[in-house]
Amino acid sequence: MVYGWHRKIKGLRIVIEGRGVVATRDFKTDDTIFEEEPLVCCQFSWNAAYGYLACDHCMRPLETTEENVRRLTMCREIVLPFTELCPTNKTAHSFCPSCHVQYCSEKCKATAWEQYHRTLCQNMDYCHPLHELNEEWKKIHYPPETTTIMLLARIVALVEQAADKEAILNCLKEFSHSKFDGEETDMTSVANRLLGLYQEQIQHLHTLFVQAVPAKTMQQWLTLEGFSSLLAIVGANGQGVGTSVFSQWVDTVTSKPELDQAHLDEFIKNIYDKMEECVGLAFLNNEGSGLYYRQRFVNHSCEPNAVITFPLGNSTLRLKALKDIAAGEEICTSYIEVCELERSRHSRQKMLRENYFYICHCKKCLSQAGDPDVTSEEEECSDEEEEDAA
Ligand SMILES: C[S@@+](CC[C@H](N)C(=O)[O-])C[C@H]1O[C@@H](n2cnc3c(N)ncnc32)[C@H](O)[C@@H]1O
Repeated sequence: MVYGWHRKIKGLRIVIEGRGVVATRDFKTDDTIFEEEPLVCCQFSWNAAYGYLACDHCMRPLETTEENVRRLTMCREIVLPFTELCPTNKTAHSFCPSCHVQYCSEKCKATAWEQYHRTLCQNMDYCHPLHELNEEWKKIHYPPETTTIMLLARIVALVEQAADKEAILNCLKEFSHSKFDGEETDMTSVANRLLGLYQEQIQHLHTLFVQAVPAKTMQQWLTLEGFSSLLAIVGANGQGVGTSVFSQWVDTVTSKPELDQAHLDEFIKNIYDKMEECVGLAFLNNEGSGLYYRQRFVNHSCEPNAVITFPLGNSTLRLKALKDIAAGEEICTSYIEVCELERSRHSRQKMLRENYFYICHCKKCLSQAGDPDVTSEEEECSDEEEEDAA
C-alpha cells in the first residue's frame, strides 16, 4: 500500500493550511469526484455480535440477499425473486485458519494478514485479552454505535506491520486535527468530548488495550496520552461505513425496466416495513467506521454539493457530485442527515455543535446569520423553553 499518493488528486486541490477541498476542474451532477479505499476500517463491535455478517476486511456482506431478508424480517418463509441478481458469491469466501474470522475473498484475507491481522489474530482464544477488550468496549458503547476500540487496535497493528512506518505515521499525523494540537492539548479531554467517554472509562480501556495490543515499535501509543490521541483521531475522523446486500439487490432489480416494477415496488416496500417492525430502520446495514485520507479533508456545508456513497457494496468510498461544480468551488458534504438540512440555522448549528463540536461557517449559515435563534423542532420552542426543559 502506498501512503504518499494522497496529495496528488486529479481535478482536486487539497488545501492543507486552509483545510478544505477545492475543485480544480468542472464536475457534472453525479460525477465521481474521487473514490478511495480506507486506510483502515472495522465493523462495529455490537453490529458484528448481532450477526451482521461482513467481510472482516472490506465489510462486504457475506449473506445472500435472501438470508439477509429472512434475518432482518425474522421470517424464514420469505422467498426472494431474482436470486440470480444477488451479488454474494459464497464460493469466493475465505476465512482465517487460526481464528476463523471470515473474508469475502482470498484477496481480502491476504491483505488483512499482510496489513494488521498477523498482529491481532486471536487464534480462537476466547480468553485472549483482545476479546476481553472488545467485551469491555461493548459494555461502554451501546448501539447506535459511532466507532469501535477494534479500529484503534487495527491502527496500531497497521503501523507495527508496515514496511515503511514513517510514511504511514506521516499519513496518520494529518488526521490529527489542528484543534487537538492547538487549543486543547489534553488528549483525554479531547477523547472525552468527542466520544462521550468518562476519564475512568478511558483509563480502564487503556489498561486493557496495553495488555491486548502488541506494540513493539509504537510504544508511544501505549501511554495514556498516546492511547487518548488515537481515540481522538478516530472520534474526529471516523467515517461511517454501511453495507447492505438487500439494498444492492434493490438497486439492481429496480434498474431493470424489463422487470415488473410495480410488483417489485410493492414487494420491496413490504420487506422494508417488516424490517422496520423487527429491527428498526436504523439497524439494516453492516456498519463500521474507517479512516479515509482524502475524505478527511472535506468540510461540511448545509448546502452540500457532494455526497459520500459506498456503491461497490464494500468500504470503498465514492465522493459524488450532487450538482454541477465549477473549478474553484469548494467541495462540501453534509455531516448531518439530508432531512435535517431544511431545519432552521439555529437547529442545524445546535446539531453540529453537539455532535461535531464546531460552529458551522458554511455559506448558508452565514447568509442566515440574522435569523432568529429558534429551533425548528416543532418550530415554536424558544431558546428559553429549551433551556427550561433541560
Ligand atoms: C473532517 S474535518 C474537515 C477538514 C478540516 N477543515 C481540517 O482542517 O482538518 C472536520 C472539521 O472541519 C471543521 N469544519 C468542517 N466544516 C466546517 C464548517 N462548515 N464550518 C466550520 N468548521 C468546519 C470542523 O472543525 C470539523 O470538526
